[in-house]
Amino acid sequence: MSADPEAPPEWSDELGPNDGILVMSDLTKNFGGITAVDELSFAVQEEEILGFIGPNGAGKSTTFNCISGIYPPSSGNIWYKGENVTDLPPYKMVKRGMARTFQSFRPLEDRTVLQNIALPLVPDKLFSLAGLRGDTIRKAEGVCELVGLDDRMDMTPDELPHAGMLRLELGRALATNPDLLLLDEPFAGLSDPEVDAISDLLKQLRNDAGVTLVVVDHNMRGLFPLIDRAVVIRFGELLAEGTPEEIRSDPMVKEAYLGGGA
Ligand SMILES: Nc1ncnc2c1ncn2[C@@H]1O[C@H](COP(=O)(O)OP(=O)(O)OP(=O)(O)O)[C@@H](O)[C@H]1O
Repeated sequence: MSADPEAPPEWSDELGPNDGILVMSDLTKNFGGITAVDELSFAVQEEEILGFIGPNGAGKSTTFNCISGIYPPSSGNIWYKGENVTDLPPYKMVKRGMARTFQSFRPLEDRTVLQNIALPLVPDKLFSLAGLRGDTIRKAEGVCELVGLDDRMDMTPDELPHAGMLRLELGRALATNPDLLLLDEPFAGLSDPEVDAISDLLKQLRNDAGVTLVVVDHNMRGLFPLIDRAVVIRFGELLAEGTPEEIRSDPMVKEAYLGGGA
């Protein structure tokens, strides 16, 4: 039977490929019997700084792992710059201009700060650092300067304080020249002044270089002044989205996540 031509069109709130630079639609990730991400849909707009928040175990890192190609989603779609990237592996996401940082830093301990930052600039075939060329070194020095490590380029990672390690992690991600950066708990373990300094750096990345940022963090004091908007999840599902002011005053968020203390 054909559809009634008089019937009003069915309203759909489904997100599509061009609703943002990064779009998720009904993203689901199961681990055995655990549903870590549950039909999650949201979009990230170009050059926005989006906070992606939720209590421990809400599914934030798993979402990042699906977006960056580390885990294949169980179902749903991910679009980046209008292209369906749902099942692409991490190196292909990096080639398309997406980078991420991890909660636990993973630098090469026997290499200097400069060499660690230069690594992503070197073609795979030339993985040995013996042959770093002038141009590569100049680019790596530029990234060191950008992340505030230009006075520590010859140190090894173990000589850096925690905030310096975070800057190195950021530098390694930025060396791939991303248009979008996923940051997993950048403020963890930082003092308030260090949080402010990293926030200034992140704002500079967006304002001067046009990098889109998605930031997961539990430090609301640091996060709320940084972000334009937040997406809140709980049990892998979307709980709320809005400006920091809207999120602060959302009764569901207060009760479910912020414990009324936001
Ligand atoms: N590789 C895995 N295998 C099995 N279960 C996993 C795996 N990774 C995550 N989970 C489970 O999925 C759920 C979501 O975890 P996830 O780490 O994504 O949450 P999160 O919001 O990032 O938490 P946190 O704020 O503590 O980092 C949890 O129940 C977790 O135990």
